[in-house]
Amino acid sequence: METPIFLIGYMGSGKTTLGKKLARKMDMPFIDLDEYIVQEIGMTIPQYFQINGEDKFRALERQYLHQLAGKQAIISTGGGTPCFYDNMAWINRHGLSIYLAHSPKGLWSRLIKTDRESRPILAGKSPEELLDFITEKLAERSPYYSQAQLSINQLNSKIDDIVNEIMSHITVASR
Ligand SMILES: Nc1ncnc2c1ncn2[C@@H]1O[C@H](COP(=O)(O)OP(=O)(O)O)[C@@H](O)[C@H]1O
Ligand SMILES: O=C(O)C1=C[C@@H](OP(=O)(O)O)[C@@H](O)[C@H](O)C1
Ligand SMILES: [Mg+2]
Repeated sequence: METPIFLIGYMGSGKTTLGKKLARKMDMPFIDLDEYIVQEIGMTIPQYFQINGEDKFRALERQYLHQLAGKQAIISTGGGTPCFYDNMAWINRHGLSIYLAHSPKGLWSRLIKTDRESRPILAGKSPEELLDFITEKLAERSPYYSQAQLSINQLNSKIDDIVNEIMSHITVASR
């Protein structure tokens, strides 16, 4: 692929996990937008949210997204990246966008097992609050995610199966 491949989707949809595996299998560089921002600003995402708030984070996220133009890499975005500014249109102009779709319950069952403090938007919620929050926010964000050029419905697939499915689509798209 001559352009970046952007993985998009809600928190817990597997962008970081699948992105790393996909990049390894496709022998392409891997960039995680969140990790890139953390390296550049020298603090964690929760620290940045606490000091500067979400609006400033979104401006920063857009700025670093734009630095990825022209990179021939697998790029895992943050869950909110496509949903602010004109980021989704920008992503579609600059690369192939792939939406990792999953149900609210499926996302919840993954996120409940992770360290939620590392995702400031989810921090401090009870399990019940978390499911309601994911359901509501996913509905709000879906109009952005659904603009992706390719959607992968995950159902209960294993990580390796999803990676193979994405690869089969990418091969077709690049022909
Ligand atoms: N297909 C999958 N099946 C089971 N667990 C998964 C799958 N994809 C991701 N996970 C797990 O879900 C959690 C969130 O994954 P992550 O890649 O960080 O998501 P994102 O970057 O989209 O927020 C991690 O604990 C990861 O191991
Ligand atoms: O959905 C969001 O608004 C966010 C998702 C996070 O990335 P992941 O989707 O990789 O967790 C990270 O960018 C930040 O905590 C905000
Ligand atoms: Mg991630």
